[in-house]
Amino acid sequence: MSPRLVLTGPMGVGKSTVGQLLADRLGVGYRDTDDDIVAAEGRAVSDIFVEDGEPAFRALEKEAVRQALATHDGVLALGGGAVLDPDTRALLAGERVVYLSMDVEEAVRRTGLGAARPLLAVNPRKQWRELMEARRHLYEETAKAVVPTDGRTPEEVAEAVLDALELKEP
Ligand SMILES: Nc1ncnc2c1ncn2[C@@H]1O[C@H](COP(=O)(O)OP(=O)(O)OP(=O)(O)O)[C@@H](O)[C@H]1O
Ligand SMILES: O=C(O)C1=C[C@@H](O)[C@@H](O)[C@H](O)C1
Ligand SMILES: [Mg+2]
Repeated sequence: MSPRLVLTGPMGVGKSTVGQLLADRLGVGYRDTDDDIVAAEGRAVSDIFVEDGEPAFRALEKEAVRQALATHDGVLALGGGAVLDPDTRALLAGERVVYLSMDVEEAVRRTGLGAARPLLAVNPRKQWRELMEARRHLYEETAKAVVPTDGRTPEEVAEAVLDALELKEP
């Protein structure tokens, strides 16, 4: 079993919003590895970061992604940092992965200053730029298609994803 498509990209780019729309349009289920981790742990992502540290979260995430790729046949959204893991990147090589991208101003608008996103809690513009410098090439190398989301509605982004992968609705 393999997902119909996999969405990657930074925090707040719209993976959950667009992923749900795509799942509805394709008539399949939607799954999100952050949600899988929260459900299994019974704690928020931010609590796992604070209580156990980022490496512990990354270990949970690696396993959650492996499981989801093996058991989910709908639309799958990955946590923003999932592509940091080399084994996860190797698994993604066989998947229809779409990287949803945006610029920094759009990122600040969409994520705000919320403590729910621990990696952006302090000085979000600077944090976001640094994260993207470290990760942009990983998003790009794992993706079959890159879909910019700036200035597009979630519906327009979903349409662009279907076009990029040449997926047809049922
Ligand atoms: N194309 C869009 N245009 C404007 N706002 C959007 C768009 N897509 C998503 N949003 C808004 O941006 C915010 C973040 O979206 P969403 O939660 O879907 O992102 P995400 O990539 O799943 O984030 P996370 O990595 O934290 O799970 C939400 O408030 C959502 O309504
Ligand atoms: O970009 C990241 O490293 C993260 C993104 C979110 O989806 C969560 O997985 C968590 O907040 C870490
Ligand atoms: Mg999400």
